Amino acid sequence: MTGNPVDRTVVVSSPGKVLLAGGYIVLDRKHTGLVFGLSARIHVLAQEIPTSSGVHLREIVVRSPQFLNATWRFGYHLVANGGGIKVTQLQSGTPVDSNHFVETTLNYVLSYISHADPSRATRGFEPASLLVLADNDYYSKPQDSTTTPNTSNPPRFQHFSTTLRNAHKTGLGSSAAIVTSLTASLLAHYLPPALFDLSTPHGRRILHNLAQVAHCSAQGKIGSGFDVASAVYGSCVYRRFSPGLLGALPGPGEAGFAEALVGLVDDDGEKEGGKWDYEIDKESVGLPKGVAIRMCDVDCGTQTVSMVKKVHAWRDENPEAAGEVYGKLQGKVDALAKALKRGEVESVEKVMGPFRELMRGLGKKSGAAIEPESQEEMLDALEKVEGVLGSVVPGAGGYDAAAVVLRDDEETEKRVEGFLREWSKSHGIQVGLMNVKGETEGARLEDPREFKAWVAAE
Ligand SMILES: Nc1ncnc2c1ncn2[C@@H]1O[C@H](COP(=O)(O)OP(=O)(O)OP(=O)(O)O)[C@@H](O)[C@H]1O
Ligand SMILES: C[C@@](O)(CCOP(=O)(O)O)CC(=O)O
Repeated sequence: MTGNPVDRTVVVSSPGKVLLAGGYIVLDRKHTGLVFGLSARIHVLAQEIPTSSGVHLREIVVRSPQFLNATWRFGYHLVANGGGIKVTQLQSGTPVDSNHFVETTLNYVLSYISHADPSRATRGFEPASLLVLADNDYYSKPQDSTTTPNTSNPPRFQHFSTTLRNAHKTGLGSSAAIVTSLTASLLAHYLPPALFDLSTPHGRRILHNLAQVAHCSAQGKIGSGFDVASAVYGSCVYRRFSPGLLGALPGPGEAGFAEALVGLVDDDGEKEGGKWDYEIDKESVGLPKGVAIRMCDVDCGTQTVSMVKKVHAWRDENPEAAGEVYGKLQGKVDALAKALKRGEVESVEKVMGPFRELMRGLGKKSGAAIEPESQEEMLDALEKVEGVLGSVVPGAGGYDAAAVVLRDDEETEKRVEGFLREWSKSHGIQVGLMNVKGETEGARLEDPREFKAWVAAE
């Protein structure tokens, strides 16, 4: 056969998330959470590494050029007894920090592909290069930077002059977005469209299930999964999957891993007897014209795990009181989704205030700093700015970026920016309005030509 080899270069991007309402309660399948996708995306470009004839390279290279020392090279091999594909980070020259999320995702996705596509047994995997490009809002800008997000034009993918380990994340869900984009780009790069097509409901389901499993494994805990769900599906009302689903899966490299993984990922929850029981309700979510969700970065970040432990300890000791609070919080999730979807601006205002109060109450009872005093003070003042409909410390709360629901016009934006400038000055902190906005779309294919400049910059 003659002709050019098929160019399998693909780019997939996935959105960040903001859990506007439903933090903590969404960990329980009885309840749901209202999550919005964000315009800040993580893009992953996958392409083959060209090799000269006769040269056999077995390498997958992942690069994150916005950070120092962020090129990870992996060798890979097929493990006996159906253990799937195991990757090993290769070190040469300056030692590189490992990237647990990337390494784990490669183990899961390559193992999935090796079993889902029987032709891989003989063909193996061609070497590939994966380029990660994150929109700037995922990390606070470098301290010594003279640029501010709103007064100048930083490059589309800024260099953060730090290692990933030392980067200040803003809490937009970088790990879920990178795991989802990496998973989708590997699936689209290595599998024929008949086995994976992101534009179909079947393709999105495979992506969701596989990214969810890989992300849980990399996190070392089973969260609600709302972040991966919104990275794949975009804004939705989310009900989690039963955590027990993942319990029976062998770990990467263990006997029977690849087959069990494919069995679980391909399982169709819609069919009778299907295992996956998560619910993605996109119908109940919308952002009316004229209303926007924006984020305010306070450059801190929060340890979600210890907060969840405190809330759960309180819930377990006070089941009745907790049941009541959780029930009231669910009422706010439903009311907020409805008010936003219908564009009932007054109702948005009416729901968000009491919702914050309930979350603060949960924090006080459990000893978790869900809405720390400094955040409370700032949000109370911010809500008085004309055009601001409501605000909330989203997700688990703490010091992650706060979410603001506001009228989507220039005057309101200017007033909010002015307020935050003054607040920063008078309180000796750095708080600013991020460029990121709530949006509804999930993971999507991008045009690789748009990313040429960054590929060429290698
Ligand atoms: N641009 C990137 N390139 C490569 N890996 C990344 C990138 N951004 C994030 N990661 C991976 O994700 C990890 C961060 O995950 P972590 O769960 O701590 O943050 P997060 O998902 O942003 O948290 P949050 O849910 O609070 O927003 C990093 O340690 C790294 O492994
Ligand atoms: C507390 C929790 O419900 C939300 C955490 O949200 P975030 O990571 O703070 O955005 C945990 C979870 O749902 O996994």
